[in-house]
Amino acid sequence: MAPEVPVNGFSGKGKVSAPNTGYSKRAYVTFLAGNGDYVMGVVGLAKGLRKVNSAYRLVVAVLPDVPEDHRKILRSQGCIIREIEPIYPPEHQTQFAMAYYVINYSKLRMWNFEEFSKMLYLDADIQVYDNIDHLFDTPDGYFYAVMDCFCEKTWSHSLQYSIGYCQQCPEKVTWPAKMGSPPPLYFNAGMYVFEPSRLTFENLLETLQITQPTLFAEQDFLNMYFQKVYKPIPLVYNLVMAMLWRHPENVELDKVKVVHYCAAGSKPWRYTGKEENMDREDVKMLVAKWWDIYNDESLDLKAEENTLPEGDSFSRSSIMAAMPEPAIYIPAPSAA
Ligand SMILES: O=c1ccn([C@@H]2O[C@H](COP(=O)(O)OP(=O)(O)O)[C@@H](O)[C@H]2O)c(=O)[nH]1
Ligand SMILES: OC[C@H]1O[C@H](O[C@@H]2[C@@H](O)[C@H](O)[C@@H](O)[C@H](O)[C@@H]2O)[C@H](O)[C@@H](O)[C@H]1O
Ligand SMILES: [Mn+2]
Repeated sequence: MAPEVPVNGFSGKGKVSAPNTGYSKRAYVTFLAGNGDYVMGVVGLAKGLRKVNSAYRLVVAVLPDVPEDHRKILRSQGCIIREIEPIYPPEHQTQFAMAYYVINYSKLRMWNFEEFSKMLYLDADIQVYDNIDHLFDTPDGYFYAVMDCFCEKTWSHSLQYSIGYCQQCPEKVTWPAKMGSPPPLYFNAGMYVFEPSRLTFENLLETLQITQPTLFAEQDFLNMYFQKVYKPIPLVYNLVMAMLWRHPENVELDKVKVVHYCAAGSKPWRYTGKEENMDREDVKMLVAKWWDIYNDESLDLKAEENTLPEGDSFSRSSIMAAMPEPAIYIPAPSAA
């Protein structure tokens, strides 16, 4: 069974808030870099949050290389665009688990978004299927995120992987006493609840300059930095997809509120079904579920509802014309 995660009174039955209109001191935030297809992930996320009637807006922290046509598409979906300067780790010899992880240190800029008192970060390869606004009511002063899993090949360079240890099943392979105490609980940095603060931002940057980069880049760094205030929250708030085959005993799929399409080959907009585990019925169902929201025109923000001062509304044709071609059409999963 998964280690007990203090639920901290999460009823998960947070009232469905009134449709989002104006500005609040609370917001969801995601990160977008490059001119590629992750913009589809952000459009899907914006529509997913609308579908669950979230009361809070979606801020998109964009690197300068995100093209204006992608920014316009996101504004037309009600997103608030905030351009950020990239942040790179100090000179290093590290080989990150994925080479592109080096851009993820730029996520630290979000601690500077002091117009917000509390933010919930979501990767662009995440979809929200139930209202999670109640997470903004968590007590301040802590860093909330879901525990990660160490069993995927992406972890093959790590000590945990080499001895077969995973925090999701600490009783299966116990941490060898000769290696000291087991590692502190470790979160997946695809989703977290945090409080922007310039003071914290400046200290994050100072600390980054004297910290040797490691395999999982800013995820390792954030785990080290927030270790003392990290509060694990239930897995339903960030289903790291590999949990389906690595720790099925810890997953109740019908209760999952947030799905993180982070397993190799699971990005819905690139899905081919060919990579390992991608032909599973539950994966096919989750990918089809993502596409249902992405393709649902009733979830597009109506121009008249777009309250953004700088937002330009666009006719659908120009919006769709600017979208990168989806990698592949997803047939509905065969009836289970
Ligand atoms: O070309 C890219 C790669 C990554 N990202 C952003 O960086 C996050 C982390 O990358 P990814 O989710 O692919 O990492 P994973 O969770 O799969 O390890 C993505 O969700 C996006 O928000 C992006 O905008 N463009
Ligand atoms: O830069 C490091 C990244 O680390 C995380 O991705 C990884 C990591 O979580 C592994 O632990 C999982 O095994 C793997 O599947 C997953 O892709 C975050 O989701 C991403 O936003 C980013 O921070
Ligand atoms: Mn991700």
